[in-house]
Formats: sequence, structure tokens, C-alpha cells
Amino acid sequence: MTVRIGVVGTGAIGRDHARRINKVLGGAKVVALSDVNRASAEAVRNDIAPDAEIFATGEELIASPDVDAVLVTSWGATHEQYVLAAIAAGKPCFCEKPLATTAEGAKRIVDTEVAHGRRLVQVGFMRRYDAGYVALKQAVDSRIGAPIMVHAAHRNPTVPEQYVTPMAIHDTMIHEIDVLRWLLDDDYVSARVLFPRSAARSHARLKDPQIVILETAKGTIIDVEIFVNCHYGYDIQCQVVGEDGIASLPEPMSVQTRLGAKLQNDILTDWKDRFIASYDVELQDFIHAAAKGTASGPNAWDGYVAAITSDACVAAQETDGAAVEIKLPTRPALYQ
Ligand SMILES: NC(=O)C1=CN([C@@H]2O[C@H](COP(=O)(O)OP(=O)(O)OC[C@H]3O[C@@H](n4cnc5c(N)ncnc54)[C@H](O)[C@@H]3O)[C@@H](O)[C@H]2O)C=CC1
Ligand SMILES: O=C1[C@@H](O)[C@H](O)[C@@H](O)[C@H](O)[C@H]1O
Repeated sequence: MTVRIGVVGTGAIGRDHARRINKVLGGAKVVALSDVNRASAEAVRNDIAPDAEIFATGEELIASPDVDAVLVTSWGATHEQYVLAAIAAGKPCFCEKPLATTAEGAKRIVDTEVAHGRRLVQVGFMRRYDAGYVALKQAVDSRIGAPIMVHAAHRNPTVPEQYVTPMAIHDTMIHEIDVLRWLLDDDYVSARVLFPRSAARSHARLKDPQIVILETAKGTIIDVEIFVNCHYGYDIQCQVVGEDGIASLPEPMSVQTRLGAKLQNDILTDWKDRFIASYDVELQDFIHAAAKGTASGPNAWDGYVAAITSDACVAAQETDGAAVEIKLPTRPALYQ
């Protein structure tokens, strides 16, 4: 069976996912496109999906009988409406992060999927599919003893002017919020945020860098540095300190050179390159599950927990380092 996929939002990542579906992965084809900027959908049709129909709205695309499954890759604030429409249509739906921009919105999706009674939603937390994180999880689960501390860093070389302080959490650290919970098999109970002086390359509406300290239910303390004007590259670090030893996220593969009296490795500069393989694996997983009319991988509950945790971290940006409690509701049986 070829899963007929409709893509809502054909900007940077929508285009890239359409490319991997039509040119890299198996079992699916992009048959429908929609974007508020029609020219963007037309460009993807011309370059990647020549047979795709262009729909004026995401809702019309989702309702089309020619679409089996949906990719929601529009701006974050529009995700909720499209995911709810996909569940109402009974169609598997891959939604890029964030699942919704508010915890209430994510809860509406959880409640709707629970009422539907079957998993249809996968959230685009691709790091769970990254070979390095998978290897790190094996070491954490079986080699280094119970985790005590985690030191993590999420560094982007630069961000646009419209990127403001809360986005360091909602847009950037949300990846650590999800992947560290998965890595440790634990939940968060509190968040604190510390700000060193801002880097000279930042701007007036962005305090950068910042350090978020999360405490988990099992008592692990996690520090995450978010530094989105680090200038030197796109750099993701993670080190878990356990009872018996330490495990670190492998560096991405890069040729080492001995040149001009220097021993060197290149550092990547773009998230697309850093996680290119994991985007392929996550979407192939989505296609396999969608062919069976369901979804697997990171679920709506994970998206909801990430939203609750993000909100707590953003609240903690305003408390001068004081802890903000994170309280989770009971997890529905659908997500056990
Ligand atoms: N998993 C990951 O590593 C990444 C995830 N993302 C997420 O993907 C989403 C999209 O990000 P980008 O592609 O970078 O943004 P973008 O701005 O390049 O593309 C978004 C597209 O959505 C369209 N759009 C906006 N509102 C719409 C609506 N109501 N209906 C249909 N189309 C609409 C825009 O016209 C634009 O073409 C965001 O939620 C972002 O957080 C983005 C980059 C990496
Ligand atoms: O999801 C992503 C972007 O939206 C976000 O803006 C970046 O900070 C992250 O590194 C990237 O993975």
C-alpha cells in the first residue's frame, strides 16, 4: 500500500519532509499540499511533488478522500486546529513540534484522541530516532547505573530578530524537554532558570544564553544551557552522570584532518544537517504506522507534557531563579 500524504505548511521543514517522502523513503507519496502562502505550495509541487493537488485550506486537504494521512508542518500556533481536524477525520497525523502552543491546546488534542480510542498522532520529536541518542539511552539503561545528573547544551549559531526570550524554551529547548524525559524514563517536578550576562551578539528582546535546571521525580538534576547566538556552530551536547559511570552523546561523524599544524574536526552549522538521518527514520516510522491506520513514536501525551513543562520553564524565566513546580495530570491508558 502507498500511503497518500497531504502536507499542511510547505515552508522549510514541510518542504524537506515532502522531499524525503517522495525521494528518500518508501511506502508513501505526497498527493496534496496546502499553505497560506500558495506560492510556497506551488514551489514544492514544481520541485518535489508534480502530481500533488493544491488545496486552499488545510481543513479541505484533511477532509479530502484522496488523502490517507496528514503532515502538519505549518507555524506552531496553527498545529492544534489541523491535528484536531485530522483526528476528527480518523486520519493518522504527524505534527511537527510543538503539538500546540499552549498546554490547554495540547490537552484538547489528548482528550480528543482518547475519545477517538486509537492513536493517530505522532509528534515530531525526532531526537528519539537519532542514532546517537538511541546509543546513549542503551548506555543509560544498562551500563552507567542509575542517573544522578545530566549536563546538556543546545547551541544555535544565530537566530532571527523576532526570536525572543520565551522562544528559547518553546522553540528550542522543547527538544531537550522531550528527549531527556525519554532518556531517563522519568518526569519533571520543577524548573528553575538562571541568566548569565547576555552575549554581545544577542539583541534587546532576547536574554541569551540561559540555563534551565530541571529536577525529576526520581531526584535527577538536569542543567540545560540554551545558547542561540553561540556563533561557532550548531552544537548539541548531552552527558549523563550515573552511579557507576558517565555516558555522553556521540559527536556527529566528521572527518578529522591533520593540516597546517592542527588536528581538527568540523562542527555542523544547521539543525537540518545535524538530525537529517533521524528525520528520515521518524517519518518512515510514521509511514509504517499510517499504513495500518494508526501512529507510533512520540505521542500526544508527550506533546502535552512538553507543553506543560515549557510553560513552567517560561514562568521560571520571571522568578529570579526560584523554582516553579511542574504538576502532571494522570496519564490516560491510551498512552501507558
Ligand atoms: N523538529 C525540528 O527539528 C524542527 C521543527 N520545526 C517546526 O516546524 C514548524 C514549521 O517550521 P518552519 O518550516 O521552520 O517554518 P516556516 O516559516 O519555514 O514554514 C511554515 C509554513 O507554514 C505556512 N503556514 C503558516 N500558517 C499556516 C496555516 N494556517 N495553514 C497552512 N500553512 C500555514 C507558512 O506560510 C510557511 O510556509 C514549526 O512548528 C517549527 O517549530 C522547524 C524546524 C525544525
Ligand atoms: O526545532 C528546531 C528549530 O525550530 C529551533 O529554532 C532550533 O533552535 C532547534 O535547534 C531546531 O531543532
